[in-house]
Amino acid sequence: MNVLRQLQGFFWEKRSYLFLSILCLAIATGLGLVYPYLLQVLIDDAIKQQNFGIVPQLALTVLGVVILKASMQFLHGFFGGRLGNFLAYKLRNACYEKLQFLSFRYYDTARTGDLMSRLTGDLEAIRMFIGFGFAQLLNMLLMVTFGAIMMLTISWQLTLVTLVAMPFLVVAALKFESKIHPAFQEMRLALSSLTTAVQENITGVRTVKSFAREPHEVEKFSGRNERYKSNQIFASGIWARYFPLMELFANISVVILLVVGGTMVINESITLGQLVAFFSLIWYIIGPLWGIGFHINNYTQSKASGERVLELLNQPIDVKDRENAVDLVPSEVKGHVVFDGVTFAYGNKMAAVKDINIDAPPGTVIGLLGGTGSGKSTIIQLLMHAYNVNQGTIKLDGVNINDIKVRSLRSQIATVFQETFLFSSSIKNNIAYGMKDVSMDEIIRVAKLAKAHDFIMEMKDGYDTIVGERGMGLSGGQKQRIAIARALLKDPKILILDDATSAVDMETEHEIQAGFQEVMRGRTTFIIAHRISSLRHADEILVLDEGKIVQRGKHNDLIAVPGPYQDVYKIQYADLIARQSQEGLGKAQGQVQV
Ligand SMILES: Nc1ncnc2c1ncn2[C@@H]1O[C@H](COP(=O)(O)OP(=O)(O)OP(=O)(O)O)[C@@H](O)[C@H]1O
Repeated sequence: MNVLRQLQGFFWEKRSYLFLSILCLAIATGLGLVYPYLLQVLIDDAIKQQNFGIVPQLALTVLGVVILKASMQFLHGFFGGRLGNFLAYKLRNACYEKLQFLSFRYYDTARTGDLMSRLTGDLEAIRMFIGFGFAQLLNMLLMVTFGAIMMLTISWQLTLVTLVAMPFLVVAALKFESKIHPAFQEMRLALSSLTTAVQENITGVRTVKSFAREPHEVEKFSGRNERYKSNQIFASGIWARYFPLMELFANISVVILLVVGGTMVINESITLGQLVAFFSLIWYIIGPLWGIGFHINNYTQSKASGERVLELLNQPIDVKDRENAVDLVPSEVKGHVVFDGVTFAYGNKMAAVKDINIDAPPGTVIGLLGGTGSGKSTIIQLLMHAYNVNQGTIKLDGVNINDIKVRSLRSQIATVFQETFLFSSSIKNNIAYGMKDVSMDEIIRVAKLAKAHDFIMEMKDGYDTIVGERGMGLSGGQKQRIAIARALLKDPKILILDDATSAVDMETEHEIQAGFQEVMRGRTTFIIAHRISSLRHADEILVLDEGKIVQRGKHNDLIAVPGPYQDVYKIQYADLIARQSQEGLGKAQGQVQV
């Protein structure tokens, strides 16, 4: 019920729909009980008494009841539907909004498929339960109670006798539900693994084909398909066993009723009309009892769905604005970045970066070099305040970034990631992502700077070309150039190039960097690169190893001293060094210019 109470906040403003939906259903149920009574009147007062004059009146009453009942059922559906959809709409928006603000830490462990199913399947289950299931559960109780009361008013002896088989029916219905529920869950899991196989296969089609794994993929799918099929057969087996059983118990009640009730009619302790009314009432009760397991199950499933959705909504956000956090005034931001003794670990893993000290005055270029997992990206993530540091401080223009509003801080930073994400929209919109009122001239200017203009113009629709999901249809280098244009358009005070030119060829890298020289002017730039050629102009290069800065300095100084930088340099420039020494240029290795 706690779940319901928490969900209440999302539909309470439309609670009138809930009450009206329940009320209409209760009236429809109540009207249903009028039929048996009318039957009784027809038999006892009209047919037996040969009083056919009341038949038209009875027929009109039946017609009126039918119309009223249908209207009530329509209104129940109408209000329930409105309520459910309103709730689902609010929850969907709330979940999506939450997903936008959840911190990186959450996404480190979250699974896309799981989040998608919370926003779709779970939300649908909640919508159905709050919209209809809840009213129907209440209605079931009402039907059984009203029906039993009416039966008792006709004959308590007959009620007791015919209800003998009911507990068996209830037990069978509950048992059926307890069997079919896990079978359905198994089926859902099997279906989800089936769809995952399809999804992964389509997404990873290049990998599958390049490894010639098509037969393996077919086999994998067929195995999962087999599992789904067996689950379905198993579920239909349960269905086939329990439904006849439940019908048997229901019919036993009817048989008892006919024997005992028939005798009572012969003995004249009840009238024939009462027996017929009783007969239809029995079915009135059997229906809901039959579905008792379904309703209980529906409730537990929706409760579980509610818990999953609420768990997402109640997720704490570890990086959020402090109470007194300030907004940066863009025109006043200079871009002076200082890391002072920063140490950080992801969760309870070993520290990813240790005691990092950086002083990057406005407009300087800081290069980060280091092997895989040495902590380069972590430094950048911390600068963006994606995580809270464990020790030390990061300052922008002398203000601790923890005291700056996250959005305001990030609005001053533009990042070009190693992997570019493009939205399925036009190239123009992708470049202008996150920016308002950008002119076409501006977009073209930055595209030219990023050396993207020419290939964009070669496309059929130029800047209006729609790039597919994840930028399909563009090469890695082209995607990256669009990302560079996007970053340039933001006109940030801090520019981060996270291996930004890794996907372009040497020549293009050179061209882009020439463009960068201009755009980096006046901006504090952090460049993560594996190629020394990308870093040689940096004001300071930091060489990282296992989260620590092991060397720092300018390119020319670093190549002059033995150390990791010189090692990388020798590997990357082996050809040039060999050529130069062959040509007898006589320069010492450490002084070779690149
Ligand atoms: N989201 C994360 N959750 C947990 N651990 C992480 C996460 N991201 C990075 N790490 C760990 O932190 C350490 C530093 O990783 P980081 O990504 O900063 O390295 P990097 O130098 O950028 O590597 P690369 O050049 O391969 O991108 C590694 O040991 C890595 O396993």
